[in-house]
Amino acid sequence: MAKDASNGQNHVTTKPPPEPSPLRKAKFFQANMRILVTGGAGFIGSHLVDKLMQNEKNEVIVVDNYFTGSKDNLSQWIGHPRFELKRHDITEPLLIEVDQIYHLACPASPIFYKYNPVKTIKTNVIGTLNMLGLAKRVGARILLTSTSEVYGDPLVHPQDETYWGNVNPIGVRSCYDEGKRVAETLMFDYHRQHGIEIRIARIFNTYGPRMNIDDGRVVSNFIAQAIRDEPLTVQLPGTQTRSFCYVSDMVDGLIRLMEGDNAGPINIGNPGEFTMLELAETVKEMINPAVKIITVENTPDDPRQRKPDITKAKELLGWEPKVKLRDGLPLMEDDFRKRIGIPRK
Ligand SMILES: NC(=O)c1ccc[n+]([C@@H]2O[C@H](COP(=O)([O-])OP(=O)(O)OC[C@H]3O[C@@H](n4cnc5c(N)ncnc54)[C@H](O)[C@@H]3O)[C@@H](O)[C@H]2O)c1
Ligand SMILES: O=C(O)[C@H]1O[C@H](OP(=O)(O)OP(=O)(O)OC[C@H]2O[C@@H](n3ccc(=O)[nH]c3=O)[C@H](O)[C@@H]2O)[C@H](O)[C@@H](O)[C@@H]1O
Repeated sequence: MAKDASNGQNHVTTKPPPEPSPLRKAKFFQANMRILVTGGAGFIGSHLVDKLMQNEKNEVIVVDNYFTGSKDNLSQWIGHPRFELKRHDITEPLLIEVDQIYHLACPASPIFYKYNPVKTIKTNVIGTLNMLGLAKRVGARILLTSTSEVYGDPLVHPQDETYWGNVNPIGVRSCYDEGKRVAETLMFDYHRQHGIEIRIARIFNTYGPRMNIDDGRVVSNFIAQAIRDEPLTVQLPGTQTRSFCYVSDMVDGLIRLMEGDNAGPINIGNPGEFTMLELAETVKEMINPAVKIITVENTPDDPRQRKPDITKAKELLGWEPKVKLRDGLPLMEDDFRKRIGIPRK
């Protein structure tokens, strides 16, 4: 039975999971683990695919609608015999035979999830329902990439998994944060009602190579601005904080969660906390000391502070992040310089 890391209450069930097809247990059936990654053409998804493909026993299937992701992120795997890429929108049902589902599909940058909020809600609710229906039919284990945004503008600091959050249900971010909260609810309801094996990761701000250059998230904005000699745009007040996790640490945490026996939710993030002004100063110092830092208007409901309590991840997954911000930024800078076409001076 999966254990529950949420808040000491027992939300998990002893109901047995649905049986996979009889062939999966047959002695001479090919033994590969068939893994579906929704949103696998995106930033975190493509790094996860890279890691999963390193294991020769894995067959990886990506479905993506390319709203914020790109085939370029997966170009090294296209044509590989253990890899399949399918253009598919998860708000439509998907019929496929798999053993595990990493469910990442959802625009993650505030600019993109607010662009078509109704679609964002559909992706989180109908998309997650579709993936849970698939998990139920084929007896697959499913992992949802939820978010620290379920804590909203948190009144508890740092945030642990027992905190229920402080979320505006009718704001411009609600399509995403309430959407993910419903997705978590659906995961637990399918678990209790149908015995589905679930895993929920609450991801905190993650950065690294392959983020969209004009993604709009703060680390990608500052790095692109510093490379292009443009002012770094700190949104007011600049004292708001975030904690940034390098993508290889994130992928390691997600795989440990999937392979372990805890349903979660479990925070996965780097507890190193920075104000946005500190982040801008760090990027300026490391990438372009000549660049200006300016302040600009913020957007509504921007969380004022965010830092994960990762006690559960340490205890239950044996996981903690290894890459410090100052070590991760140059790796991302290299990738951005290549794609923007401006080499180091
Ligand atoms: N990066 C972060 O800091 C962060 C933090 C918390 C949670 N997350 C979660 O992790 C996941 C991946 O985030 P990311 O940063 O890689 O974002 P991303 O935007 O790079 O990737 C999301 C992928 O999902 C695809 N997608 C979106 N809607 C879809 C739909 N309806 N059908 C099929 N594909 C669809 C996009 O095209 C893209 O390839 C998301 O679920 C996000 O909510 C990310
Ligand atoms: O970790 C999470 O759970 C969430 O984090 C981010 O949301 P957010 O923290 O708002 O991300 P950014 O858009 O990168 O903003 C971070 C901070 O930087 C500030 N910012 C952003 C952009 C910019 O140019 N300048 C700037 O100061 C914002 O005001 C905000 O305070 C992600 O985009 C979500 O997908 C994710 O779920």
